[in-house]
Amino acid sequence: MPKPVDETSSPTPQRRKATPNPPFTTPRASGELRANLTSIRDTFSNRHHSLDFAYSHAHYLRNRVLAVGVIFLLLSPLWALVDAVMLPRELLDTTLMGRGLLLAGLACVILLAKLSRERIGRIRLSAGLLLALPAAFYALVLILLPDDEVVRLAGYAFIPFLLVAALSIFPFTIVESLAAGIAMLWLLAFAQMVDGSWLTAQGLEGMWLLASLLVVSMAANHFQLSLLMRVYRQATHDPLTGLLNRGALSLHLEKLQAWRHGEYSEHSTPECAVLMMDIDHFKKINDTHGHSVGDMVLAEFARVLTQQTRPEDCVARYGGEEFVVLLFNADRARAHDVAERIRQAVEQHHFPDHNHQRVPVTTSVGVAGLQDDEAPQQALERADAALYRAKEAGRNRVMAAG
Ligand SMILES: Nc1nc2c(ncn2[C@@H]2O[C@H](COP(=O)(O)OP(=O)(O)OP(=O)(O)O)[C@@H](O)[C@H]2O)c(=O)[nH]1
Repeated sequence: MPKPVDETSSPTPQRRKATPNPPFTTPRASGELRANLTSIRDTFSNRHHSLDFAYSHAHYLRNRVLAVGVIFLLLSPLWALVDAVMLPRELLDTTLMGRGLLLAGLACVILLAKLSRERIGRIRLSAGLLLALPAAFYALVLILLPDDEVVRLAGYAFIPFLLVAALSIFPFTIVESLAAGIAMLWLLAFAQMVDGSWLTAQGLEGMWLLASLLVVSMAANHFQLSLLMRVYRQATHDPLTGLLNRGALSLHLEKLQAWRHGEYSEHSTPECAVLMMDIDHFKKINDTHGHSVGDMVLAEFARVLTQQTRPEDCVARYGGEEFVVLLFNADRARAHDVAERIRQAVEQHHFPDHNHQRVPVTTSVGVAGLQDDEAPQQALERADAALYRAKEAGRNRVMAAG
């Protein structure tokens, strides 16, 4: 059934601008994570990632940045001891100056990551800087030291290799790793030009080694990100219907609460509403047609809900045959219209049994508009009470919460 394109389901661009969507919703239209979780498309770039997954991904990335940042911060002064043994006084001063800048930069990166809990862009920036700073330090030392003294540096030539290997620690997309790897190849080429090994057999061997390491790191990124997506999906989605599960819904309600308190942006938040719905006499469907047909009805019901709501709305299986829809940019009247549209769509939908015969299905819906001083969880409870009244009143109807 095609998705209706009325005012409620398809807000105009102007309205989108005036009333921004919550920054944590899961756009379903992309089909992300729905098809093949381990596909290259999902790990190649983050274009197809839902915003919801992007937050989980950024959280994971931030933890890695903090851990690796601290390791770099501790290792760098230790390395100064090697310099002290290997380098004459005047060269040591040059590297110590660069190392001081590196330490200050690393401390800033750690601070940036620490202060960027829900800021995806800033977390990505801190990850990029974490790799760029040691590379810049190496380039700076190469520029500052006289060419004939460069050979006296111990351990510095490993920096591009170390950084490319470090790419595999982070859940980067393949594109991100490739960009960082190409930058490291440039750095190695520059170092080889300075030390005179550029286009020699030894230089080409180094390039080949770095390129091979980059391919291994990108493969590690792919598997790491695939695993992360799989775990994310298992933890947040209901396997039967593909909708968000109850735990993920609770998280969305918490984020909605934080969003309304201005935690994500300074924009005033638009009106939101909660729909709670339950398939009528579902036990009878199970008893008459069998549990497997009951499962098919649940999956098909989820499909109807998805079709009748916008990608940015949050649709969840609350448990058993109960479902919840969080509507954004919807006041009470509009939420009531959406609920009525869902009720009618369910009533008219062809739910097939194993013989393709129609299983009659209806639903009761409770609607609650989120009030200014109300926690989303309270609105959910009011929607539940309204649903109960809809059942009492004879089912297959929409009831608004008081
Ligand atoms: N097939 C299937 N059945 C389920 C699933 N989860 C819960 N159920 C069944 O859903 C039925 C819910 O029954 P009730 O709570 O009595 O509700 P109802 O029959 O829909 O009656 P009303 O809600 O009052 O209209 C129970 O028989 C559960 O076993 C599931 O994942 N698959």
